[in-house]
Amino acid sequence: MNEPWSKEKKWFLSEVEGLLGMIPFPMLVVSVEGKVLHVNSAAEYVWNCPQITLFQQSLGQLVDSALLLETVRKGKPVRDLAVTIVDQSGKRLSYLCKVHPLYVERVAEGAILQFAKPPAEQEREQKRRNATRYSFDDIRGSSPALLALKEQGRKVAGNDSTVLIRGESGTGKEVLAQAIHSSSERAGGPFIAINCAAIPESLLESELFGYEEGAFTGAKKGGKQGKFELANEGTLFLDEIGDMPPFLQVKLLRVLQERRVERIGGAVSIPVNVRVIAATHKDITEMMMTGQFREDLFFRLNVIPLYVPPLRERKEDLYELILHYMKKFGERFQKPPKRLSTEAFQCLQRYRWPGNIRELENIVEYIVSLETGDLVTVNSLPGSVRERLQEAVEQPELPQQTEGRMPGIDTQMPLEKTEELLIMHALQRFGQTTEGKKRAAESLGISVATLYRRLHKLQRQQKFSK
Ligand SMILES: Nc1ncnc2c1ncn2[C@@H]1O[C@H](COP(=O)(O)OP(=O)(O)OP(=O)(O)O)[C@@H](O)[C@H]1O
Repeated sequence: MNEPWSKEKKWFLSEVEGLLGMIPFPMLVVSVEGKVLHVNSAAEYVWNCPQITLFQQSLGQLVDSALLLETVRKGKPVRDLAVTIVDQSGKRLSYLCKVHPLYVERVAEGAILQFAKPPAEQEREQKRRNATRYSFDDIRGSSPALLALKEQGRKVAGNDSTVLIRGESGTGKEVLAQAIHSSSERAGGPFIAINCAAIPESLLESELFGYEEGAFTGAKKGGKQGKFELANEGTLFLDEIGDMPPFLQVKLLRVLQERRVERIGGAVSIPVNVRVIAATHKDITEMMMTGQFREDLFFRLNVIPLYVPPLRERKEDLYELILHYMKKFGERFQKPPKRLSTEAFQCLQRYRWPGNIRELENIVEYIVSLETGDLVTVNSLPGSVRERLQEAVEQPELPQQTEGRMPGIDTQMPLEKTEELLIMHALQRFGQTTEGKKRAAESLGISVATLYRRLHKLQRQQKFSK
């Protein structure tokens, strides 16, 4: 029968576990047979599974290295043994292992194993995480609008003011933010981006401001740095700022004013030297007027406003961008260069590009990967583009219809009446569902919030029923 554990042994064990937990490197304690006896929490992240699962596995299952097993069995101390870690999903990762043998009465009984990433890998990962990929030279296009924007961007890069970039999705707002960072005095520092719309509200706070150990259930041992701290001496890019929930807007404003952050559950405020560049595709002025975005925060962010126009308003850039992406994907897929037929180019020029440059990039990738000939014709274009062109021919865009040709509108009519008719026409065309109203607002060139305000006004005047 097993002896009950003495108090000393229990104390000793909890001390070992405590010490292991404080070490940021992944650690395993194994027996000479390769049985896993202890695991620290850093190991969970590397093997991508909970400690309890790691206990049930043998060293041979976790690390693909016969030499490591042999070293443990012989009780040999080793530094920097190159091994391959196999994580829960079967992914193989290169690590260096330090083996510290454990002897009891001169007999090797097991070993402590400490794993670390090879230095070059660590450096590469750090660079990958923080590096910018774009400079102003990578921003393609020579339309007057884009050239003016690049000129403004270059000037802005020279000072340290907060920038607010507006523009539709896929127009290149992040590319511009990266270019500003790369040309600024902070270029040697990190560029940290966070998309406020992509992270659940509950996590966004800790992602931005970090947390201290024990701040909430599930908080990592040792706490975590937030993006503000990570961007210290560099630039923090707050993408989709219009999606930031109101309670975080208050907190963000405070950090921007005081230039200090307080981690969740923390008692000290940490000074941060960060330039903030924010971006949004939403009509943030409208959001401010309708109370969805704090006015004080808006003015704090909007020190230097920049606007990236949609691709349909700078079609002069189209040809250069197509050539750029044809070259890029041609090289990637190792395909010979292709030519673009005049008709295909005219089609692409007529297209409205709702997804902007991101969509253009995807379409060129599609063409280059699927077209086997060396000439890109209209038939090489994706069905979605051809269908939308067809739609555009059948249902010309509203602005073209408004020039005296739309039923019920004459050019002598008062502005208010014209507006009312345009709104009703758009709603008849797109329907009164939420999606219909969204498309109606888009076709009228106004935001959804403006459309709703106009509708409320018409309802008050009883000119329009819900
Ligand atoms: N002028 C440009 N020249 C070359 N590539 C560009 C240019 N502008 C944008 N791109 C490319 O288009 C894609 C979308 O750009 P980016 O992510 O900067 O857009 P965004 O406006 O920030 O989009 P979102 O609002 O959806 O975050 C990227 O792959 C980027 O490389």
